[in-house]
Parts: sequence; structure tokens; C-alpha cells
Amino acid sequence: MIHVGDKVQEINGILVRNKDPKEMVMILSRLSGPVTLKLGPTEAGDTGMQERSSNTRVKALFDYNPREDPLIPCQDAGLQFKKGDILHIVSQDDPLWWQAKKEGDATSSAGLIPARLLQESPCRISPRIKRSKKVRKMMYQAVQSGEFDHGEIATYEEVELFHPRSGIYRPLVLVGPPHVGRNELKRRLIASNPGHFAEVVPYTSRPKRPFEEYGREYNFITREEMESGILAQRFVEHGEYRGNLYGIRLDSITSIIRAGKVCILTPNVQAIKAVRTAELRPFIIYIRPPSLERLKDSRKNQKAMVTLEDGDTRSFDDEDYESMTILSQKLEDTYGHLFDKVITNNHLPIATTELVKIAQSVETDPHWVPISWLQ
Ligand SMILES: Nc1ncnc2c1ncn2[C@@H]1O[C@H](COP(=O)(O)OP(=O)(O)OP(=O)(O)O)[C@@H](O)[C@H]1O
Repeated sequence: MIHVGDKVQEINGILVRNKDPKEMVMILSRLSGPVTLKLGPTEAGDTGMQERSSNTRVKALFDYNPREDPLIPCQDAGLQFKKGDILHIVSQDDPLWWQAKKEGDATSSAGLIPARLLQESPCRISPRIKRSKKVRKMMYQAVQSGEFDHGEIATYEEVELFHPRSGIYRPLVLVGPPHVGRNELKRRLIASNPGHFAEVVPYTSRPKRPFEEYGREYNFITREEMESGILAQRFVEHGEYRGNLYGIRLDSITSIIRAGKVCILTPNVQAIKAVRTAELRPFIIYIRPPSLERLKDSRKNQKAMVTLEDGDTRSFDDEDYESMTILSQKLEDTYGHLFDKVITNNHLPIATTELVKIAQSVETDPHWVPISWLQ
């Protein structure tokens, strides 16, 4: 927060506001030990700070602890944050170190955070590159000449507050490891207000079974129709199981939105990128399994069943619980920055209440969304 033109007001508590710089140097030269300077902006009336601050807000897509960052020029001046935190960027004057505050935390003072370019630099990506002064100098030069490829590395996402409008509802997307309970929670949410929430009917090339109805369990179409739809990118998600294709079509989602209902989706986590668009503006909720012990107990008590792709069911086994736990950690590491909320699905009624509350809040409260969705 120091800027060219700021004036020294105090040195170790001694008022020096209107003193000649030479006198200040004299005072400084007489001091030993730590020196604390109190600075103020040049303009009277303290408006300088306001004028300098920017309105940029970003969502952090990684965890950052200045105490573990050997590159930061001053660890005490760093701002610690977690993946998903919204940061108010106060200054981007320095190409490598931005100044930011935590959004919504009035007590948080501005601190240094690595700028996007620094975070995407080879020093960060490859820990083997020695973090020497020479490397830092090279980085500065590369940053200034724009040499870094900063395409795919998750650093910060610029966000803006989205104010919901009545009648146009954001789809709720429940993701998580297979069998964690996304469909169970979806069913319970829809049952809480059946006229308001709706689910999409998937498409399949599998032949209809006698007890099934067209457009109820699935929309049954031919394999050729499905393949041409996939090629034309009409599906946000598709996959093959036992020789049959299954998938969710984009127009199934948009028609629910146009009908003024809240669309609830439970796609594979890999489909997040296909649904996280300005057109759909989804709200993504990650369903996390509880601890391995609680997972086993709760599912055994409930006599839980694994549902297979084609609708058949089977019992859970120990491998299901273990792979769910391991996969959940991997999914959070890979996609965690895209989740708007996380629900731990331990006790079903509690998880359902939490989901109902989140659904209400998405309809009524402003939430941060990528700025590109609002432009
Ligand atoms: N919190 C819970 N406690 C006990 N049982 C649960 C809980 N949540 C879900 N279940 C049960 O676990 C089983 C699997 O749940 P569900 O089919 O909803 O999972 P899913 O995430 O939709 O899985 P899939 O990847 O197969 O679509 C169901 O029998 C469901 O009733």
C-alpha cells in the first residue's frame, strides 16, 4: 500500500509530518533496532487511497500461504487465502505482486499476493527450478516481455456479483464421486417442491424396457441419431455403457430454464466444463462423502444400493467405499476451484436441509460468477 508521493508522518512514533527530509534522515541515523514508519497519502482529506483502489474482484483458484513462499519480498506483508476465497484486488501496479483484501472481511487489511503472471511462471510450476535471485530477474524480464504462456493454469478468475432475477433460475449442478448420493439428494430436493424443481430426462440408444415409458426414464433414440447429436455438440455429457450410448442434451436444460423452473443436474464431474457456461450460469455443488467409517455405517444403515448406468442396481462393497474416498480427494484437487458450495453427505436429512437452503439462497441472494457471464 505504499505509493510514490506518500509522506512520512511518524518515525517510531515521533511526529515528523512537516519536517524537512534532511531532519528525518538525521532522526533515522540516530536510531538502532527496528524502525517503524507511519505513512500517509499525499492529498489532504485522505481521499487518495479511495481513488487508487480498483473494483476488481477475483476468485482464488489455489491455496496460498505467504509463510511458505520463498519468493515473496516480505512474508509479513503477504495475505494468506484459500481456494474459492473472493479477493478484492486493491492494486495491480506491480506486475508480480498484487495487493488484495479478503472480500467481506472488513477487518482484513491489504496484503501482497502473487500476481497472475508470477503464479503462472516456470518457477511456480516446476519446483525444481532454483528460486535464486538470478531466476527472479529472468522472471521479471520474461513477465515484462509477455513470454509466459498462461493458458490453462488455475490462478484467479475475475468475478462479479450476479443478482438473481425471479422466474429465470440458475440450474443446480450436483457433482461428486460415483454413488455418493447425488441422485438421492436430487430426488429429495425435487420432492420438497415438485412444481418448482425439475430434472432432465437423459437420452439413450438402449432399447426401451417393458416397464419404461418414452420420455420418462429416458428419451429413446437410435444410435445414429445419438451419434450425430454428439458430433453436433448438442450433448453436454455423453458416455457408453455395455454397448449403449447415454447422454444429456443441452436443449433439455434450456427448455426447463425457459419454463421458469430450477433444473437439477447430476452429471459426471468431467462435464462441469461443458455446463459451466454464460448461457446456463449453473451453480455447482460438490457432494462430498463423509469419513470412510461414517460412509460405511451410514450406507449400511440405509441399505444403500449402487445404481448402474443402465438403471440396474447392486449392493455396495468395501471397494466402493474406498474408491469413493480416494476419488473424492482427487476430484476436489482437480475441480475444487469450480465448486460454488460443498455439502458433506453424511446424515441424509441434514444434507437435504443444507441443499434446500442453498437452493433458496441461489434464487434470492447475489453470488459471485465469472465476469464473462455478465458481459
Ligand atoms: N447420506 C446417506 N446416507 C445413507 N445412504 C445414502 C446417503 N446418500 C445416499 N445414500 C444411498 O446411497 C445409494 C447411492 O446414492 P445415489 O444413487 O443417489 O448416488 P449417486 O451419486 O447418484 O450415484 P451414481 O454415480 O451411481 O449416479 C442410494 O441407495 C442412496 O439412497
